[in-house]
Amino acid sequence: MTSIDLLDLTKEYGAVRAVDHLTCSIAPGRVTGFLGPNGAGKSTTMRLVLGLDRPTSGTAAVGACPYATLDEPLRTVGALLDAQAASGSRTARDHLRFLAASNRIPARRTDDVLEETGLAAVARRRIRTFSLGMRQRLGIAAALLGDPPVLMLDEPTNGLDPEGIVWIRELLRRLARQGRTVLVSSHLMNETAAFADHLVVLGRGRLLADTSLPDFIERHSRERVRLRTGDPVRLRAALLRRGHTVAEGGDGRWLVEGARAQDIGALAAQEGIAVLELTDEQASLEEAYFALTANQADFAAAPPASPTAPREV
Ligand SMILES: Nc1ncnc2c1ncn2[C@@H]1O[C@H](COP(=O)(O)OP(=O)(O)OP(=O)(O)O)[C@@H](O)[C@H]1O
Repeated sequence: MTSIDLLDLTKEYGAVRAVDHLTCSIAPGRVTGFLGPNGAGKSTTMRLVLGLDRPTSGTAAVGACPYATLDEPLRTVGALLDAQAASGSRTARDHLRFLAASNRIPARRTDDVLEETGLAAVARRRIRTFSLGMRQRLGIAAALLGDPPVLMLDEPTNGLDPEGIVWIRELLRRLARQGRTVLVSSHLMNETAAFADHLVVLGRGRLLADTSLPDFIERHSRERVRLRTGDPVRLRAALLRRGHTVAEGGDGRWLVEGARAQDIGALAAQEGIAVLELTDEQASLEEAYFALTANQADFAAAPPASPTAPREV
């Protein structure tokens, strides 16, 4: 089993500390979502793991070895950093064959990964004719070429159509089930919630969270109850009397912040008020992420007003 181990990893570019004393382990057998605002240090961390940049201090290792000491690196780590990097004048097949030959990977793997990534039909087309989504698939094909135990993918869903997004979600989960270490950066929270088991979150180069997805959501969100009642006037008055904050949740439903369904249910029963619907509402990964990273973005615009944001009543 091969993990990625970062120990006190630091990278400075002049006055900018892109990665700041980062210590964590990316474990095998699960998909780890790598999150953080723009400029948080995700790509730099991946580059340091791949030996494309040298750390200012600390270490990055794959299976206890620095990347630079790996004999056949593509057989240990498959990475997608920049899908635009492949040479446009080659065909997809030639590009992969060249990579295979230079890493002593059997040529037949080329056809396997072309098939796996849905590119078999366009394998003889020049890469410069490829759309962004096709280039992403080709980058993923290259990452899979050496059948590596570790995969690191920077924004792999970039440019993929809805079918491609479902495909990559299933691919990532399958790779993790096979016992591989899968690290995936993304800015798409719904997507990350759909494929990640675990999260590592950076803010200004520092580790903000290293925890399972359900744990992360629970830890960084408040309890909230969604309800619908046949007697809104009396229930609202009863809730306000007990100090609850009540907000409209749309569709005639209300949200009660900082409360649990069992307590609100008991209160309604005491007051003899009919409740038509009552649920503990799970926060989304996006809400939990914004709660954690609110002050961590160097380049943040004002957060957009959510169409579903509750309005106090
Ligand atoms: N080669 C470089 N020279 C100078 N500064 C750099 C270099 N590479 C990255 N940085 C700086 O390091 C910081 C971290 O950048 P990085 O690209 O790692 O962040 P990121 O989390 O991947 O961001 P994004 O989500 O926007 O891709 C940023 O402030 C960036 O400007």
